[in-house]
Amino acid sequence: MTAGYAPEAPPRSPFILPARPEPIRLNPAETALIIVDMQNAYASPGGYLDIAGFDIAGAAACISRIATAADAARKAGMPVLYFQNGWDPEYTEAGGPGSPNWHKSNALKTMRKKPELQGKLLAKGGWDYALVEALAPKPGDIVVPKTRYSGFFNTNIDSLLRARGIRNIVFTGIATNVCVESSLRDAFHLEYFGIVLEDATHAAGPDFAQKAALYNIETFFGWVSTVADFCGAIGQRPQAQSED
Ligand SMILES: C/C(=C/NC(N)=O)C(=O)O
Repeated sequence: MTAGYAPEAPPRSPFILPARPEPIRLNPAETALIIVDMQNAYASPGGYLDIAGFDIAGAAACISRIATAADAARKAGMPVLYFQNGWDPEYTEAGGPGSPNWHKSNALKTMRKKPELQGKLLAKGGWDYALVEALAPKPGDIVVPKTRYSGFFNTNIDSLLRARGIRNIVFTGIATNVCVESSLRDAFHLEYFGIVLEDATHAAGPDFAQKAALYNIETFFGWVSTVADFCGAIGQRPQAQSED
């Protein structure tokens, strides 16, 4: 059996999350955890990022830390939502040459270079688009499909969160510097308090991309914390390893 986090009494009242640039007070009833784009495309060998030449070595550790944070959030009664990025298999939703997405998406560029991949990368219904098995949604979780980097653009996420009284969003997922940061920035402009769990994220690009994204977030848009601090703050203590 793997190590996990055992529930103590879920906090009914606000708790203090250790974070940079300063600790942040969160009410669990007003806090959701979002898992950004944990699809084979971004986190599995042979997926889009890997094929396009990005280093995904950190993705495996990221998957298990997200699982830990999500379990802790569920046990504390916080909604867990997933973003899932991609387009219809004909790529109509991706936009044509009239869309900057057509020019900047490395998935679309990779497929133009390697036509044998057409219909495979980030195409709805395919393996690349699917969420990684280890992070399969649990009953009550919500999956929000999206077609651009920000999960707040052209989706129903804002309504879903507002209907549940959510004011604070804990972000995890890949990639820190693209879809995580884009979503957290848009959330900021919609008056949500955004926190990223840095060890439950991974960047697309060199290490400086991860550092720059976290710098931007902690300096301008939100707060940066860790999975252990999140689990500790919401009253989940590490569970002892057992052999069964
Ligand atoms: C590079 C990239 C990142 N996506 C993300 N989920 O952050 C892409 O979608 O092309």
